[in-house]
Amino acid sequence: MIEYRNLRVAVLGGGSVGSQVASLLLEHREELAARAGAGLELVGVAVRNPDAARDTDIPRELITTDADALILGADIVVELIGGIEPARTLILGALGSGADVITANKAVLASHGPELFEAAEQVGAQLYYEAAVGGAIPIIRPLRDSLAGDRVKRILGIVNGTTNYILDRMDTQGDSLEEALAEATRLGYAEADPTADIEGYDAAAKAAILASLAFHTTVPLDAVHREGITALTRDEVLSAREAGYVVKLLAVCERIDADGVEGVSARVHPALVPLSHPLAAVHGANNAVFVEAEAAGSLMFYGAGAGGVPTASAVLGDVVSAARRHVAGGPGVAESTHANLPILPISSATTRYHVILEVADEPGVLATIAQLFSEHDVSVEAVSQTVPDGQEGSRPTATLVIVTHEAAESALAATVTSLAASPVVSSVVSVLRVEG
Ligand SMILES: NC(=O)c1ccc[n+]([C@@H]2O[C@H](COP(=O)([O-])OP(=O)(O)OC[C@H]3O[C@@H](n4cnc5c(N)ncnc54)[C@H](O)[C@@H]3O)[C@@H](O)[C@H]2O)c1
Ligand SMILES: N[C@@H](CCO)C(=O)O
Ligand code: NA
Repeated sequence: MIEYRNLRVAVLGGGSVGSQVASLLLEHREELAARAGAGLELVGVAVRNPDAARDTDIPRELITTDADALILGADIVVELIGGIEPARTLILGALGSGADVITANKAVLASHGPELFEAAEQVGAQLYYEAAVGGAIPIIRPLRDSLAGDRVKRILGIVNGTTNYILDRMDTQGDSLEEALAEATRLGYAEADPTADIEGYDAAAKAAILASLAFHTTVPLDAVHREGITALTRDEVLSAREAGYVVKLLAVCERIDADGVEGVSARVHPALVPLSHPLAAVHGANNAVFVEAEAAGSLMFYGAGAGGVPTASAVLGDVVSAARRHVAGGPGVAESTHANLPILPISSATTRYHVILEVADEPGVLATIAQLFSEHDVSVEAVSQTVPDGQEGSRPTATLVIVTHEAAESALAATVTSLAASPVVSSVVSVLRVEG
């Protein structure tokens, strides 16, 4: 039997992900040791309430409420508490003591990443975070390592399982947002506060992490434009389908040229994706990250983006990587932010738009509306009109669906303002971006 050096692993948090990580570390102990080249000894699981019900059986003697004491003497610390504090302080404490840290916590990375990476670099430790974006899907390593020799142009990501699950149920089963959210929470996909999911904060944190990695630039969370899914109606989802699209909450990270200045833009919002695009086939709580790179072309990374067991897979991959690094010796690899491109506001982005208007059904209306688009330099690609049957009252209305060619956000925003003020427009029913 091979004698391995022993590495002490401390797990902080015993919830959906932490309980699975602890159990898998115990269950696959020998196999993991053979892969890592070192024994991985689970020295404890720090929890808030030792008597809380858990998804797996963790031996009682491993459970503690003293996270600080557990960190002391650990070689590898796995942070699965979530949120900013005490996660941030515990991660800094662990790095300060020379431990490698593994986290699934996108919130703390997106808001305090530079501070945490700097703390790791100071002591030659490494911070691993594969589980923080796309759950089980390998996406951090591919961006960091496999694509390190290429130039990423754009990333379109479905990076929040809860909202994808909700939109999919609204689209395919006619659920309301509330019904679908309750089910996503029961299945362990949603954050402790699901506002983070449905208002796009979780996806924005992941967008900041992806954009930073892809463009070798620190992209702060507050530079990510964010819109959630709470204002979306079932009618918008259905009308998108009729027009050949599906509605997805997308994280769009791109390298853009604004008046000769190369910069980075990151935004999260609902968008229409053509049914023929690979992202349209991402159902349930699955995630997918579609990467467009100069030499590699288009790549798609797809799989389980949430759930305790799949996420534990990504965490354990990082544990094995950290153990191998300990065995090999030498300092960790610092984050690459050498490009430090300027971060451009959403007004610099360009995309296509799908606009639904309720208008007066009278001669000349179409010409007036076409004129408003053209005045703002927004070119129309397609228009369709439906007139409801059996209208009563003096002023009949029609519904116009307009799809534009690529246009600047600022130009579209000005067009919408003019449309809303126009006497021939009864209401601007919906404005959604079209991506992919
Ligand atoms: N659940 C998923 O599908 C998923 C997927 C990817 C990433 N993540 C991330 O993984 C992390 C953990 O998520 P989760 O779903 O397991 O959350 P969870 O709420 O199920 O578990 C968090 C646990 O931390 C414990 N905790 C809170 N404060 C603590 C403290 N001071 N000391 C010790 N323990 C404390 C809580 O009691 C709870 O058991 C989060 O950062 C989350 O964003 C989760
Ligand atoms: N709440 C998150 C968990 C995975 O990060 C989601 O729904 O995707
Ligand atoms: Na991942």
